[in-house]
Amino acid sequence: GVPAACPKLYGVLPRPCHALVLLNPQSGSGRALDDFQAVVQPMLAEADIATTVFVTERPHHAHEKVRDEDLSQWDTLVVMSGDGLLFEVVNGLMERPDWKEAMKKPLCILPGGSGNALAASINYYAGYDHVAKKKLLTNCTFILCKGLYTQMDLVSLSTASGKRFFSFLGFGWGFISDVDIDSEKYRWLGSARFTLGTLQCLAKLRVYQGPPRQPGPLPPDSLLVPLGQPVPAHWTVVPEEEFVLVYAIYQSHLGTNLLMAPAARLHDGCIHLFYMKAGISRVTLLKLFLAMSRGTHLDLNCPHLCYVPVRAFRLEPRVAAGIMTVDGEALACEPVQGQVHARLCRDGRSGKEEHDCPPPMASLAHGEEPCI
Ligand SMILES: Nc1ncnc2c1ncn2[C@@H]1O[C@H](COP(=O)(O)OP(=O)(O)OP(=O)(O)O)[C@@H](O)[C@H]1O
Repeated sequence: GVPAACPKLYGVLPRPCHALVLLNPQSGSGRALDDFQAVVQPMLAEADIATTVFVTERPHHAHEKVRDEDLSQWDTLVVMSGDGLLFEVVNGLMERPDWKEAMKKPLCILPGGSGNALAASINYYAGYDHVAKKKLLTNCTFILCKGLYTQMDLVSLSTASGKRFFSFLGFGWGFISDVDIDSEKYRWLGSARFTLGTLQCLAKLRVYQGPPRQPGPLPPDSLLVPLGQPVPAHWTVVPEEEFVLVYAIYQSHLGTNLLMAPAARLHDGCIHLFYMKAGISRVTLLKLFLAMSRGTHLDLNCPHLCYVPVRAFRLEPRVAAGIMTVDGEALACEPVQGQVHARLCRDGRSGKEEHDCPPPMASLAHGEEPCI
């Protein structure tokens, strides 16, 4: 049942429940459909959750499906894939004229990809032990069976060329994004691809130049000015220097084995901004990444690694070099800014009450209506 201490934090799926499952058969090591049939379906059947499976045939297929779908027939949208397919689903829903209503539909992620950062984060928020692969899938399916769902922050990202994205996981530039994208060719390795990719990128460490960002507390609306204008005077500006990486993450995990922001929660109203200045040795960088598997990298007090929780940020690369990523998907390198659209802002609950409550016990999260 719903925890008595804070009943308003959770919604509950009806029973019987009808779920539309969007499944990418190519994600991760290509076993998503088999795993769904063998592991997920029997558990959902016992929980009285009926499923209709939509197998994606190409990129953008899920985006179009949820953009045009009559959502009233579904109690929840379940995404069985990596984070990339959920990114399509969130942005497809945001393209609908009725996006305010559409974004109230509970969303669920079941790990079928190679990164599975949101699934790993939800497993962590729920208080489960760190697990991967089939065990992570079983935990996330179990959370869906319980049927509790809660809200999630989204970050609105805009680029200098006029693109706009709604992001649930993170924005990155430099080292980590290189690993994410350069290692695509190793997707058959599953999550090991990130380990291999990290080692490869370490071998040819690149340095990026640019000035980023700012922190809060900031007013709940109009945090951003157009990218052509200077940031407001009260923003903190990190002077132009060379960066190895910039990563703005809003969930705890960057990958199944990367606990980058241990303090992050689904709706903490925060962007957890990390940046790493150039001059760091490869050995230290490797030590930081190894520590990140346990979430202890900040304890190393590395002077090159900076961490600031913020509500908005801007990144202005001096030259268009390197890969940028949004929720693991590649972007051309250009000036980008973003601000969090947090449930807490609208809800009026204090952060303290929020943290006094147990962490969400549901992988079902519906984003609040972002205040655009
Ligand atoms: N049938 C398909 N064939 C090829 N690509 C697809 C198909 N369906 C979806 N895609 C695309 O594949 C991309 C990656 O998918 P997804 O995120 O599910 O897997 P992944 O890359 O293994 O996982 P992760 O994001 O965790 O690394 C999605 O952005 C989507 O556009």
